Amino acid sequence: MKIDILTLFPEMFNGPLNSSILKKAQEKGIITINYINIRDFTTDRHHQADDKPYGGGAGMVMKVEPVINAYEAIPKNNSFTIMLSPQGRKFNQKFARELSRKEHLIFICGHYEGIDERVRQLIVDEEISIGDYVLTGGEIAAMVVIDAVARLVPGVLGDEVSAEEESFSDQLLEYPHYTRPRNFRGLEVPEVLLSGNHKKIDLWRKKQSLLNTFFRRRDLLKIRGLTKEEKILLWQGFFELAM
Ligand SMILES: c1cc(-c2cnc[nH]2)ccn1
Repeated sequence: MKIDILTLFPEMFNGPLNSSILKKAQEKGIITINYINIRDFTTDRHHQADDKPYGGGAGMVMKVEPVINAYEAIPKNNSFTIMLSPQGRKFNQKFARELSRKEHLIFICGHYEGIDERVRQLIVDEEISIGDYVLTGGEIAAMVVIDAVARLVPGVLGDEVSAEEESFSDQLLEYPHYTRPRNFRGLEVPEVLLSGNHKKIDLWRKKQSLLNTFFRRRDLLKIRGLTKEEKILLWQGFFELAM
């Protein structure tokens, strides 16, 4: 997967996208990430990337020309152009999976009060919101989307199963995880996880996921629904909690 990021602040991406899993994915050549500084495509001697809004009002608006010039300089092949904005389609795991199948993603990160509307009209395929709040710009939102999408690209995690097992796969929250020591300040690892009985362990994990989702995100259960077996498992979980 090729990712191009159009931004006025490329340095903001240094930490999150050049560490850990994403760093390894780039070293393996599974993902390439390019940072394009919009300011490099300004046309005036002051390198002006923003200007006062027509119609007056507070703040500045990102100019259309530098963004379009930067965009047109990017080699494209099956490209999909995303603008990060509070008005966008709400980002979730299902959307991340859809985007992880794209060959080439181009992210446009706005700043200031916003971006000239003609950017949207000319080059944006989809606007994405990561939540109902206003950030200082699109950069942090782009990092969230890139992190969630990149980890789903085959070969990035190296262990396809964990991408599937994570929260929101099968639309359930995760089960609790444990590792050594068996006892930490009196808190024991559940016996079933030490049993080596993988059928029992899988059943315990599914029950925990169902209970977790029921108590924390009942809305997800309402959307997803439950099979007869899952309902039985959930009721068993309630009963065990009540004991
Ligand atoms: C995506 C982008 C944004 C945002 C972009 N610029 C200011 N806020 C907020 C939420 N999700």
